[in-house]
This record gives sequence, C-alpha cells and structure tokens, in this order.
Amino acid sequence: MTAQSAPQAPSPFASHALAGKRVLVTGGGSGLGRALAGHLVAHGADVHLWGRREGMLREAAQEAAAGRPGSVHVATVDIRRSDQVDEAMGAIWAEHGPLTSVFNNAGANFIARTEDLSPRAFEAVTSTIMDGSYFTSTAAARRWIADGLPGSILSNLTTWVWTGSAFVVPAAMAKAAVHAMTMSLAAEWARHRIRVNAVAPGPIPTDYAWAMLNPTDKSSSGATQTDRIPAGRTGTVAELAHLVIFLLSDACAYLTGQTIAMDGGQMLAGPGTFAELAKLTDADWAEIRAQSKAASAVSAAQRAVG
Ligand SMILES: CCC/C=C/C(=O)SCCNC(=O)CCNC(=O)[C@H](O)C(C)(C)COP(=O)([O-])OP(=O)([O-])OC[C@H]1O[C@@H](n2cnc3c(N)ncnc32)[C@H](O)[C@@H]1OP(=O)([O-])[O-]
Ligand SMILES: NC(=O)C1=CN([C@@H]2O[C@H](COP(=O)(O)OP(=O)(O)OC[C@H]3O[C@@H](n4cnc5c(N)ncnc54)[C@H](OP(=O)(O)O)[C@@H]3O)[C@@H](O)[C@H]2O)C=CC1
Repeated sequence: MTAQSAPQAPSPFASHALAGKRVLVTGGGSGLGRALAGHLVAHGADVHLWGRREGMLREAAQEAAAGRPGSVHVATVDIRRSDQVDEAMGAIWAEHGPLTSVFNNAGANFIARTEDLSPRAFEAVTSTIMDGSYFTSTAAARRWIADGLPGSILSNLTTWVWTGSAFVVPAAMAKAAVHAMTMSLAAEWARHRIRVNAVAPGPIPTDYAWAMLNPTDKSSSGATQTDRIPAGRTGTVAELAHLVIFLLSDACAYLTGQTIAMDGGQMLAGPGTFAELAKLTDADWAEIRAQSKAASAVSAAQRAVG
C-alpha cells in the first residue's frame, strides 16, 4: 500500500466554538493531550492540564497558552489517587470556577507477553486508565450535580474496546471498562444534562507511546504501522482535535453514550476481515475464481435435486 501524506486539516470550527468552556485534560503534559490543549485554546476554551511531571506540564501550558496568555493552568495530580483528584478538582472550582468538560486522556501502556506481567505491572496500567478515568469523571460530575450545572465527559480510548488486543491486555481491559462507563453514565446522568462520550483514535505517533509500543526494530506490528491502515497513513493531532472540539461543543447536546472510532479504517481491515487480499494480482484472482468454480461444480454434481 502506498503511504499517503497527512492532509493539512484546517479547523472547520469558528475560533469561538469553545468560548466559555473550561476543559480539564488529564495527561496534558505530553503527547496528544499536550498538542490538543493548543487547539482547545485556539477555539476559545480555558484549559487545565493534569499529570505527574510538573516541568512538562509547565512547558505544555506555556506552549498551549502562547496565543492567549493566562488561558492554561496546571496541577500535578496522580489520577490513581482519589484523594489527590478530589483535592485538585476542588481547587479548580474554588480558584477558577466550575469546569464545563473533562477529557480523560491520561494513559499507561507497554507491550509485554501477558504471562510475564507481575500483579504490579497489571495494576500500574489498569489503575491509571480505569480508576483514574472514574475518579476524575465522578469528582467533576458530583460537583456539576450539586451545582445544577451541565457537563461533558470525554475519554480517549482505542479500538481495542471492540477487538481486544494481544500483548497489551491490561490496557485493552481497562479501556473496555471505560467504554462501559461511558455507556452506563450516559444513561444515568442524561437527566442532569451531563453527556458522556469517548473517542477511539487509531495510531497517532507520539514519543512516549511509541517508546512503549514499538521500542525495537522487531516490535513493529500492525497496531503501530501504516501498512495495515486502509487510509495509508496514521492520523493527525489536528484531526483528533476537530473531533474533540465537536464533541465538547454545544453543537451536539443530544449526542451521548457513544465511543467514536477515528482510525482510517484500521479496525475494519483487521485480521478478522479479508482486507489483506488487496495485495493479490489479477492472475491470483483468476486462479481463485477457477478453483472455487471447480469446487462448486463438484458440489453441484453431487446434488440429488436443484
Ligand atoms: C495504537 C496506540 C494506542 C496507545 C495506547 C497508549 O496508551 S500509549 C500511552 C503510553 N504512555 C504511558 O504509558 C505513560 C505512563 N507510563 C508510565 O508511567 C510507565 O510506563 C508505567 C506504565 C510502567 C507505570 O509506571 P509506574 O511508575 O506507575 O510503575 P513502575 O515503573 O513502578 O512499574 C510498575 C510495575 O510494572 C512493571 N513494568 C514496567 N514496565 C514494564 C515492561 N515494559 N514490561 C513488563 N513489566 C513492566 C514493573 O516492573 C513494576 O512491576 P514489579 O516489578 O514491581 O512487579
Ligand atoms: N498515540 C496514539 O496513537 C494513541 C493514543 N491513545 C490514547 O491517548 C492517550 C495519550 O497517549 P499519548 O499522548 O500517545 O501518550 P503519552 O505517554 O504522551 O501520554 C500519557 C499521559 O498520561 C499521563 N499520566 C500517566 N499516568 C498518570 C497518572 N497516574 N496520573 C496523571 N497523569 C498520568 C502522563 O504524564 P505523567 O507521566 O507526567 O503523569 C502522560 O502525559 C492515552 O490514553 C492513549 O491510550 C489512544 C489511541 C491512539
């Protein structure tokens, strides 16, 4: 397959699409969360970034707030700790006012044979993704419900919530749990005007994720390579940002409980489908047709009727 170059994707949204929104991005010091923060600010939002590395958070805030000084705030929070999450959420409410939106983006993952994982390794990944998303979502929602305010929760998942994935089993399990949380809370909290959705991007290369998921020449696999993606390329941060802006905006107040894949068709071309037959030649297809027609003919000759 020919690798396509990523298109420059100008924002289809007005620069005030998120005006008045106050968005928390967990895992905002690096990778997708960090890059996304700038797009949210450019569309009018104020942004709060959480993570465990203070230096990276400060750099990320400076970068994202370049166009609108004062629009990005940071706090060091380990989202696996419900006490830290609740305290930091309280500080946002007290010092800046209520959030309008939460983006559960922090993640933990590495490739490993499942039989080699220690209980602590399993817990390091699952507690970050599952417990962290739950603690953060509920800390915001309890305050929205008490204040009678609407809110929007969005989580950053993967297509493994539908397919599972070998060699990243704790992450696949925990992301599936957050997918279940998304559907469950959407139904429970719609009456409070709280929407709960998720995105499931295909690969968008970031430094740390690739260090964890494709650390050596031999670790290259379909999950991180472009050659199994029908679109012939990986996704871009701008494309993810546009989906996130739409879902966090007031454009779709009736949209809740959904996990939306954006993967260039990668999941649908997975091993469960015949997508890889795209490599066959005309001669290969002629041979296939001849073989299958011959088998049909044998079968037909054996029929007693019809
Ligand atoms: C298509 C792309 C989709 C993208 C998905 C993503 O999410 S990409 C997102 C990518 N971004 C991130 O992942 C960002 C956050 N990631 C992190 O902070 C770290 O990478 C972390 C996940 C290891 C957690 O760190 P921590 O400080 O909380 O924990 P710790 O260091 O104390 O280790 C705990 C246990 O894990 C064990 N263990 C560790 N590595 C391996 C290994 N390779 N093999 C086996 N085991 C390993 C370690 O030995 C220990 O067990 P032990 O020996 O005590 O029984
Ligand atoms: N890149 C990709 O192709 C895809 C990524 N995703 C998802 O996107 C999200 C971001 O991934 P990406 O940007 O690539 O990877 P990064 O490793 O750059 O981002 C993960 C972030 O999570 C933060 N984090 C981890 N543990 C905690 C914790 N306990 N408390 C607070 N913050 C924490 C990390 O910061 P710190 O270590 O400082 O705490 C880091 O900033 C993940 O959920 C990932 O699963 C989904 C599909 C594809």
